[in-house]
Amino acid sequence: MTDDTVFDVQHLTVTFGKKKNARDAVKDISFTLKQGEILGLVGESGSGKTTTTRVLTRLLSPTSGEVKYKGTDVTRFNAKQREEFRRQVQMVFQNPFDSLNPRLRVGEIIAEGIDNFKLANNKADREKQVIDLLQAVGLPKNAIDRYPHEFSGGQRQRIGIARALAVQPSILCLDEPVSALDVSVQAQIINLLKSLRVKRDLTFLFIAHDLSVVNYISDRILVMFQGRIVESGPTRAVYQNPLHPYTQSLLSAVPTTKLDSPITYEPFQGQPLGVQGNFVEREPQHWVLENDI
Ligand SMILES: Nc1ncnc2c1ncn2[C@@H]1O[C@H](COP(=O)(O)OP(=O)(O)OP(=O)(O)O)[C@@H](O)[C@H]1O
Repeated sequence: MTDDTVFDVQHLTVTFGKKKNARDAVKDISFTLKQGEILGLVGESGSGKTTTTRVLTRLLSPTSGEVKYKGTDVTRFNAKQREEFRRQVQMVFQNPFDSLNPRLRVGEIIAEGIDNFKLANNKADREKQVIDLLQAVGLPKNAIDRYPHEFSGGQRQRIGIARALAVQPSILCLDEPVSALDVSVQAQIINLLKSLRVKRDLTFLFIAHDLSVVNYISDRILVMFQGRIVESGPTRAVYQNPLHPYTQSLLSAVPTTKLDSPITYEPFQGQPLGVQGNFVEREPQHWVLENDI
């Protein structure tokens, strides 16, 4: 592990259910997330993306394997490390309609984290921080006194992003952050995230079932299928030369238009043909089916 590794995941397995009903949602996956990178985690529904993220964010314990954050096992944090981790690693959720408290004004929603971590010196500083955050995500100052239902889906996702940024995190785990949005709005949010990453020196774990979104934003891609990582590598390599049949089938559902113009696509449905067997490492960054070598 090098110094710029923030997450180091080794042989992570997560099993739900007991005995006869036991089912591995995540099976023996290993990967790292480096400081400053955008790592795209892609796969169809049920492939284990959210479960992986829940372990990384300490919402779920591993059944076996290990997740280290900056060198320390996340299940062995002391109280101070837990608190600091809670601030540094923030989630942005898929559904901006469900994830914002409808009874709170936007200013209060954003300020919750500032209050929890005592990040404001006084009331005026707290308000200034909220206004700066609204501006950073492209919302007007007067949004502070309004309620979530007064905003569109894209604007609500901007509020969700501002709320995550309020605690000055270093890592955002974005779980399908644009999947619930109209395609015309997706590009705006992706572009906002890309610029925030640079301006605020952030690291992203970006989850999506859609390879076109991941292709547009990620430096590196992990492809998950049935709980395993079946392929990984730099975005361009995976996108231009997918080695695994599952990745190829995901790519066949990807639009050819760029995200800065309106996109339409047919999502991948069903099981890709020929995807079974053991997965083995072929190159440092690529896993393919054993019988494909
Ligand atoms: N708490 C749970 N109890 C039992 N099974 C679960 C639980 N959470 C997830 N699973 C199962 O684990 C598998 C992986 O689910 P997970 O949500 O991680 O996949 P995903 O790739 O994120 O899919 P989605 O995009 O639909 O969220 C699925 O079969 C799911 O039904």
